[in-house]
Amino acid sequence: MTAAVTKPLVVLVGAPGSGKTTVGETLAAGLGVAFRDTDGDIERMAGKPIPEIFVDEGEEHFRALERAAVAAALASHAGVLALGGGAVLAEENRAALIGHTVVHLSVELPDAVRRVGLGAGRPLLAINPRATLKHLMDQRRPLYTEVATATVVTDGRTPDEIADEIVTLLKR
Ligand SMILES: Nc1ncnc2c1ncn2[C@@H]1O[C@H](COP(=O)(O)OP(=O)(O)OP(=O)(O)O)[C@@H](O)[C@H]1O
Ligand SMILES: O=C(O)C1=C[C@@H](O)[C@@H](O)[C@H](O)C1
Ligand SMILES: [Mg+2]
Repeated sequence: MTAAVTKPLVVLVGAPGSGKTTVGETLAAGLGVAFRDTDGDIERMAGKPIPEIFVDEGEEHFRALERAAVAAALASHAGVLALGGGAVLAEENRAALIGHTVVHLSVELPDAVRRVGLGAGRPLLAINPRATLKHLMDQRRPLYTEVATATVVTDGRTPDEIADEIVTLLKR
């Protein structure tokens, strides 16, 4: 007998401000399933908020916690899973996403900048959020595309509209 495989119904990836957490919560509530966010898992694992992990231990340490959080969540969460904006940087995480339903929430710079504001709570955007976000998005766009099984445009749309489109995609 083979063991039952637990995997997320859908994994959300995208740039900071693409709405992974916001849309993920809306989508999970609509589907009546649990929502999980690897950023939240990392904070629980570390016992402190993400900006403090960056200050106290640095980004490398944060990325190691993130790889562990992604692997654990992919293996154990059956609902909607949001990954951190930089999770796709690790080859290990991109490989782990193969075989999963992965939706890339795409966002262009103007909406992303409006949504993240001055970057509060996002250590990588603490200085010059607009330029930093542009650089991150240019670097990561091919990686989001690589792991995604579908892309949903979020610019100028509400979280409800985006969640509805994902529900439609999942029924296919
Ligand atoms: N479609 C949308 N329209 C307008 N505002 C949005 C939309 N999606 C998210 N927001 C707002 O943008 C901000 C960032 O959203 P959210 O935290 O969900 O992004 P994220 O992709 O999870 O970012 P991060 O990678 O930093 O975790 C929040 O204030 C949220 O309310
Ligand atoms: O874009 C990034 O690299 C990050 C995004 C957030 O979700 C957090 O995972 C953290 O602030 C790093
Ligand atoms: Mg988030």
